[in-house]
Amino acid sequence: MSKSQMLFEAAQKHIPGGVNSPVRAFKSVGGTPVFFKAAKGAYLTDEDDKQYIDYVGSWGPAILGHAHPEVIKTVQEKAEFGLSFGAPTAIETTMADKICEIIPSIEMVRMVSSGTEATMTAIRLARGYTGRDKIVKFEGCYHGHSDSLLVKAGSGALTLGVPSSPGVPAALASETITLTHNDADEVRRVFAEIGEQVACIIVEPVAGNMNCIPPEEGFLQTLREVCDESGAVLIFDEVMCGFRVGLQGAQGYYGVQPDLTTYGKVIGGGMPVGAFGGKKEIMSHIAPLGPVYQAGTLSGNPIAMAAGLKTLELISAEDFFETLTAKTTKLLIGLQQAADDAGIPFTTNQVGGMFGYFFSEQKNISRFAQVCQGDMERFKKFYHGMLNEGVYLAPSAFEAGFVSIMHSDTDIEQTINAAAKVMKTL
Ligand SMILES: N[C@H](C=O)CCC(=O)O
Repeated sequence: MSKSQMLFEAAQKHIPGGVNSPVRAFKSVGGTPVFFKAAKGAYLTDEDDKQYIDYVGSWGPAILGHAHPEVIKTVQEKAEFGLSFGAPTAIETTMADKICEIIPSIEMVRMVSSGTEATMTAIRLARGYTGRDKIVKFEGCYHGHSDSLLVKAGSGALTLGVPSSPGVPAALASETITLTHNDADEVRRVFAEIGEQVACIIVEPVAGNMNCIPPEEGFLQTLREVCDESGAVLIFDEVMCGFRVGLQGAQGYYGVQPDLTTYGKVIGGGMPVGAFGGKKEIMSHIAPLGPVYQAGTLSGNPIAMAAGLKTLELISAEDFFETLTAKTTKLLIGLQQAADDAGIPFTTNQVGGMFGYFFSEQKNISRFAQVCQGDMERFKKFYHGMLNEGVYLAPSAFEAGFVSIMHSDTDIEQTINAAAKVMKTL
């Protein structure tokens, strides 16, 4: 029995399902989740001392690779001064200034402790600001696990087959209108009918919770237009793609400015962090400036701010995103070649350092329905084959993959060689 098997058995006694977040449980790929004890650069080491090339990167934050020496040093130094104050600290202002300097659409920003908190509060703020209750989201997009947003959601909810969770009051769910992602015509039709009742549209501008799905040409622009016409607030959930597909995230990449943006992952440098920010006119409605309430004991935690600021500094280096994008492209060209050589129907998506792969006859996958049509049995076999070869990928066909700046050419070539071997067994 491996140590992971023993640890998983032990974990199930007091932790529901043995995990503290469902997508970790390997439910859709089967088998035992790997328990890790260390991470450095592009690698993970499991409890049995096996090393893996990692393309999960803690679900995105590890853009600099794991345990980057400068981030670790900053965290250690900051920790000497105390872990939490529950009172204002200078570094929170430094972080707010930094975000506003990098992201033109953000005039004010509030730090929280997770992406879920950020999106949940952005929704409340949009409702408070507009005085409207209905919200629009898209099937397959995941915006954390707050009640209003767990309706036809992606990520672990979809992986486990419960995209609309029990426990969400029907009355609340009925205020969430779920539309087809990337269908601009449907958005226009719905807004022509009820646009004036809608508080906000929330969208992952690059959807990373139903694999990796970029916006179709004009989709984000349509969202901007219908929000301008109806007075609804446009929220970009950039928890995953923010500071990942480019320094200015998806809004910089596609040139569409939202009213509010939510963040997490990269801005915490691996620590638990979230943020929401945007137009001053809207953000002024947040307490204590305005009446819309939001709070958090650990919000703006100094250690998390230090890790995040150091990460933002390092990813702001010239050519950082060009290099990250080139590494990701090299990986995907290699995977495609490996599949083609083995005669396996396969295609990939990429936006900057974020990627997806599909066992599918179709190309240019841009719709949720197409993702669901992928060959899930092949995905599972490929997943376990790669795991066996020492490559750690997301254990779900509904999650994006992430490359870090520490993935070397050798790591990527090793990954492609592993894929070539595994593809032949499918
Ligand atoms: N897609 C999720 C996060 O972005 C996966 C991580 C989790 O739910 O534990």
